Amino acid sequence: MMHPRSFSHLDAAVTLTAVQMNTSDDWQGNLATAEKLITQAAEAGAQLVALPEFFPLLSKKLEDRLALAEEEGQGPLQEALSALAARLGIWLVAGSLPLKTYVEDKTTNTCLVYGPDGRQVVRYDKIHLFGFRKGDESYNESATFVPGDQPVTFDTPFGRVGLAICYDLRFPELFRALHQVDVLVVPSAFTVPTGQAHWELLLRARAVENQCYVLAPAQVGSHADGRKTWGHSLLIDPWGEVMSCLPEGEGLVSGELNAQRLAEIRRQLPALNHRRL
Ligand SMILES: NC(=O)CC(=O)C(=O)O
Repeated sequence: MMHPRSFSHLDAAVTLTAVQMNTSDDWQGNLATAEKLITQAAEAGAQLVALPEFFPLLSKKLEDRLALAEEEGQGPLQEALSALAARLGIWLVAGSLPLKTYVEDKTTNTCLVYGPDGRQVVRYDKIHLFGFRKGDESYNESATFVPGDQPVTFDTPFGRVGLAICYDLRFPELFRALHQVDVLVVPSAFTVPTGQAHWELLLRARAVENQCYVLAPAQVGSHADGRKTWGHSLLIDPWGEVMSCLPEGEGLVSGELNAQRLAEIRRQLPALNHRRL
C-alpha cells in the first residue's frame, strides 16, 4: 500500500531547526526577532528552519490581526520572509500568519513555506480550529478564523515534509492523509495546561505512528493577548525519541535528520506497509 521513497543516498547531514518565540502585539518587533533567530539558525548550518504558530502577532484586539492580514503573495511580512529564505538559502516554514478572506472579520491561520530561492512553495491553512474552555481560559478560533480543508506536503532534496498547525496535532487522520512524510513540521502555540498534559505525548505518537521526524516550533511564556503558552519546542526522531527540547525562553531547537536511521526503522518495523484500513 505504501510507496517507500528512499533518501538514504543522502550522505550530507541535514539540520532541522525550530524557533521558539514569545510573540507580543508589536508585529515589527516580532518579525525582527524571527529574522534574528532564523539567521542564527542558518549560520549554525540549518537547511530547514521553522517558526511557531502566530509568530508575527498575538494581540488582544482582533483589529490588529485584521490589519496585519495580507493577500497571499503580497505584503511586508511575506516580502520579508521570502527575502530572508533567499538570502540565507534555506527552506523556511514560516509558522503561521493571517491571510485575508472574503468572510467578514475572519482571517485564515496560514503556514507559508519558502524554498532556498525565496519562492513560496506551498500554503497550508489550519484545518482544525482550537476550542477550549477551562476556568478563566477560553479559546474559540472558529469565531475569527476560516478553516482550511486541504492536507499539504512539499518535497525537498532531503525528503517529503508534511504540515500541520497546533490543534491539528490532535487529529491523527490528518497525518495519515499526508501519505508518508519524512518530516512533519507542526508550528504551535499550545496552552500551558494542555501542553503540560498532551504536547510531548501527541508529538511523539505522531512520530512513532508515521515513522518520521517531527519538528515542533512553539510559542512560550506570557503574551499580550492574555494567553500563556507552554514552550518546549521539540525535535523528535522516527523512533519517538526526543532529540532536542527547549522548555523555556526564546531560542532554537536543532538536530540532524539521519536518512539511514529513517530507512532502518522503516525496514525493521514496516508498520506503514502493514496498514489494512
Ligand atoms: N493552541 C492550539 O491551537 C491547540 C492547543 O493548545 C491544544 O490543542 O491543546
